[in-house]
Amino acid sequence: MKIIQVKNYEEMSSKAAEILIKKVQEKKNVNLGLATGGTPTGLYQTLIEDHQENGTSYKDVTSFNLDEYIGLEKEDPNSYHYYMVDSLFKHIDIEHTYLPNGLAPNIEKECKRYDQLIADHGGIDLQILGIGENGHIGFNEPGTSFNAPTHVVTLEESTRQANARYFDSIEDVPTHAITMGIETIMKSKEILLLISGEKKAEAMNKLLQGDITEDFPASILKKHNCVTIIADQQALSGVLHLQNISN
Ligand SMILES: O=P(O)(O)OC[C@H]1O[C@](O)(CO)[C@@H](O)[C@@H]1O
Repeated sequence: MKIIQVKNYEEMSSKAAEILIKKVQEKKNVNLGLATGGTPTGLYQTLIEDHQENGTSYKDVTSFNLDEYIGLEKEDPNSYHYYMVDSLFKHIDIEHTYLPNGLAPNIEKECKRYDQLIADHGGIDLQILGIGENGHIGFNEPGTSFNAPTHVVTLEESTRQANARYFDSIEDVPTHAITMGIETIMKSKEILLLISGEKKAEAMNKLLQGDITEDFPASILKKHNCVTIIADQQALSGVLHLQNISN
């Protein structure tokens, strides 16, 4: 894994935007994997500014999001559909965007459909990831099989607590979600993992120094041959001797 150390959240966001924009410019019809949560909002804001100032076009881009809550309407301000439209899609010229449908009548079928859709498009070229404090990627909670395709998850209490900040109350946070599986994520040709803030320092430490184990889902990324981590000083505050463990 290649690690790019940056000063803070702003630097992380602009470095990530630089990499993503280069990808969009280099490859026509590029397939991007996108994430939600607090981590990528600065990246999306930077993409919007670049689109307005430099005209980077997303007309030929197709995007696939990692996950979606089960039971929320697309128009619900807490759905990941809404988040993506509001934080990015409506501000740029992207036309082909996909997220799992958390209201599909047959959720199992929806999971299979989503993986097939990604495969039919030739797979994801660049997947953006954040990381949960417990090491989750997408909504793959600790204990998820590394071989899991897109599937339904029961959200951990700690994940619901962490995401409760977006809802009126913890009771409103859905208990289930659809997430791209670890297998789906690992099929991406390239992965860009963004890690910022002191709250993520322990996860960062475990990722770099710990074993590869299903108890810490992000640890599987060490087996991928093209992962770049952009981490800020606070996230790296618990990591010693970085140069010895960064490859
Ligand atoms: O970026 P945040 O808000 O810290 O969340 C971390 C991770 O948790 C999720 O929001 C899911 O809980 C992921 O989508 C995200 O990558």
